[in-house]
Amino acid sequence: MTFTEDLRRENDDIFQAIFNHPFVRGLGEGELQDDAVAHYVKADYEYLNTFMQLYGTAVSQSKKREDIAFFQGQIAFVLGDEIHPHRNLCDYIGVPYEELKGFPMPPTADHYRTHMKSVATEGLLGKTIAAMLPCPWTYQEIGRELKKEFAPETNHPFYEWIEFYANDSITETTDYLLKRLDEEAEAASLEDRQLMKEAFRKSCQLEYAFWEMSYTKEDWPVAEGVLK
Ligand SMILES: Cc1ncc(CO)c(N)n1
Repeated sequence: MTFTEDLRRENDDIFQAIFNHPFVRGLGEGELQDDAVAHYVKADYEYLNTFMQLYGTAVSQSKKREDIAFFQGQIAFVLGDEIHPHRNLCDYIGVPYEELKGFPMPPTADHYRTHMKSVATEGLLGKTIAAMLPCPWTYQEIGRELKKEFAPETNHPFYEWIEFYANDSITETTDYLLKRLDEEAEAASLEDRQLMKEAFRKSCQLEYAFWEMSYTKEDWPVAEGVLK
């Protein structure tokens, strides 16, 4: 069994919990509360900015051109393509995308950002990838699960969102990161492999928590204006 096959098996509890989360179910069923969707898009716009910064960090930790090319391509992918699922959600709630940008991250999103950045500062590409991987991997599986269960037609309110994450481009992202993490884990010390596992699981936990944050419209105790 490869390192990432192990990871997937050891974290299946969280993957299953994500598939069953009411926000994710709502995407499949085509019905979500508008303010929960707005909360998600506000936080996710900022989250994806952090994610692009992490690709930049990954470039700085890369020794091979193939990796550098991949990571810079992923920045372009987030900038140019991953706006489509957000636009789908904006259309659903009838709010222009522009109005949902620039808000402070709620506590869970902020925690997720800090976790990924702190792992990345350790300087080892394998750890950086381990912390980043749950992002594309869980969404790819969510997309596939929802497509299989709900078989959405083009008139489904979240058709574009589901298609985006069920389709090949996100699979290419995930597959490359899986391959590279397996290689880096193979070459790493036992201790670093353990730290990669911990970084990966915490990101999985925070993926679940991100859905929960959106569903419950989690905010700072004394509001900083996320909901305003
Ligand atoms: C929080 C989060 N995880 C994963 C993805 C998929 O890129 C996303 N857009 N947001």
